[in-house]
Amino acid sequence: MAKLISNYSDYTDTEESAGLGPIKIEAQSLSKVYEIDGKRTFLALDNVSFDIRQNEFVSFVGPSGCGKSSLLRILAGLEEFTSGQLHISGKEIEGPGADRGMVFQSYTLFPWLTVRENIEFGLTLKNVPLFEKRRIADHFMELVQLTRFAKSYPKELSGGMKQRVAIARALANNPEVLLMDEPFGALDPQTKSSMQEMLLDIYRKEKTTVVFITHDIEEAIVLSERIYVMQAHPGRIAQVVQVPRSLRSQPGVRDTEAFIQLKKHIHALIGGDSNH
Ligand SMILES: Nc1ncnc2c1ncn2[C@@H]1O[C@H](COP(=O)(O)OP(=O)(O)OP(=O)(O)O)[C@@H](O)[C@H]1O
Repeated sequence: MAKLISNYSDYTDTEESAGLGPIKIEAQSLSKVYEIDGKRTFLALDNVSFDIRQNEFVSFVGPSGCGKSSLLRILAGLEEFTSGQLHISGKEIEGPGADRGMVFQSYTLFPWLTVRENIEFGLTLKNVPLFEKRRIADHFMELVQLTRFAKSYPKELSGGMKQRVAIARALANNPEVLLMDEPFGALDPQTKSSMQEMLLDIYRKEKTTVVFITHDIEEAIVLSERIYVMQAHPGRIAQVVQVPRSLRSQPGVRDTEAFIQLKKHIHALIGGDSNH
């Protein structure tokens, strides 16, 4: 378990990489420059390169302002990048697409729709036949343990439950990639921890590719196969860290020496400017 403490980035293990498919997302030398007031410019992402394999759970962790959200918005096709190359399934991104599902930190449910209707929303737009729509919604409501709340409205749900609906809604559209921007950032620690467990369970069952943005180092470690550690000013990747399977979401793992060491390692890479 502790064999990689000296150098996480060199860690390779055939068992660790088993089950992963070909490269799904590939970014080469991505940069993002924002124009401010039409005069000044701001370099938010500087020469960022990474790859994410099919069925892989990858996190980007870094301090506020390192460009995490910009990067995710670029992947979602909601933001253009300034230079570099970005391919998903070998194709250039041309705006948002059904191949990518998004879950944001802020709750984005439709308040006038029930849990079931929220989850079915994308399927309704696609004119999926009623029987099929019900079957898919039933499956994902069960997966996020909200079957009992099918007829509830968002205002009747806790923050964690709303995010479970948002995850179910994203997955119901059968995306190839799930893009998550600090989805548990607004939740209390206990709810956050149980949401992380649930997400891992869903990830394992649905075998989806997940890109997860967080500034919480512990969260990145328990969830991810690999972590791209970012630094700010300008936003760039400091190192990619392979997380040993033994550190991912095991009961009590956060108190182990190996976990604490990896956390310190990432914290030092970030430059100690993180909230954790
Ligand atoms: N539309 C914009 N116009 C100008 N600057 C922007 C714009 N969006 C983001 N920025 C700047 O780019 C940098 C990166 O922002 P981004 O939101 O991607 O970072 P982040 O790592 O997600 O931060 P946080 O964790 O605080 O959300 C920040 O300095 C931010 O002020």
